Amino acid sequence: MTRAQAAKSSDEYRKGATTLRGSKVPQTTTDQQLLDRGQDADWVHTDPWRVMRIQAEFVEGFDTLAQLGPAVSVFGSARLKPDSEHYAKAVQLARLLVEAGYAVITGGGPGTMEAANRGAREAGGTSVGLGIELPFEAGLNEYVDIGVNFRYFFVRKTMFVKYAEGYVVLPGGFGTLDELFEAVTLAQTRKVTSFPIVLLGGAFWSPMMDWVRDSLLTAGMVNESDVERLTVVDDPAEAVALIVAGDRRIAGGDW
Ligand SMILES: C/C(=C\CNc1ncnc2c1ncn2[C@@H]1O[C@H](COP(=O)(O)O)[C@@H](O)[C@H]1O)CO
Repeated sequence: MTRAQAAKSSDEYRKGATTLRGSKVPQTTTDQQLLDRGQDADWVHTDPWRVMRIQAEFVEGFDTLAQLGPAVSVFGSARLKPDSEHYAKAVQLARLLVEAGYAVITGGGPGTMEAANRGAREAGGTSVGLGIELPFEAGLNEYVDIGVNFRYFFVRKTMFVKYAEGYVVLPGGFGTLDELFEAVTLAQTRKVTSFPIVLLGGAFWSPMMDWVRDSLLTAGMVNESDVERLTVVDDPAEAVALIVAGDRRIAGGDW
């Protein structure tokens, strides 16, 4: 078909601010393309599409948590059983946090997360679980009242920091250490306004703090002020008092 024939046979087509005529008139509309079933679905595994999913996760997280109010993120081992002393402390800690006016945010999983969500629920507070998609995932624990499930660890971690007034970290493994040291690094590099980070469980955390002082501080790899960001306590009430005091200091511009 010649250009002249095309111009004759096709109507003018407007695509936003653009006018197309003749052979430039598309044979399908954008809506038609959207509604057509694609030939293959490989594109769902491409990075540009992943970026959309990542964006969607941020939107879900921000939408769900924006009106949460004051909250504290609680971390600790996913493997603790209800008969563990740390489980009991996490329940008690969450109860006290609720009584002090905080919502409790956890990773939404088993162990310490379940304990903290349980304490928050039992105290009549807001119990939040930010779950993560894992191959061996058990789903959100039964004590979560507001739950969001994430595919991407880094999106989920943003929520823990953004919506918390402080962190309380109970004994745990690699996951817990990762969450702890990410928070300290964010504070150290001033990527986040400094907030209280309390380590609950002296017998577990003191040897790590000794190593931090004896190795990292002695070698000049961290400063005294970096080490001072971490406070070790044994009593959940003390942990809550430190969070409240830190909150007041931040509110007063003294941090
Ligand atoms: C391994 C087990 C369960 C895995 N389920 C988890 N669900 C949610 N969040 C988790 C899970 N495992 C780790 N996390 C995150 O890391 C921290 C605990 O890790 P640790 O290595 O056990 O210390 C925790 O704060 C979560 O945010 C048990 O069946």
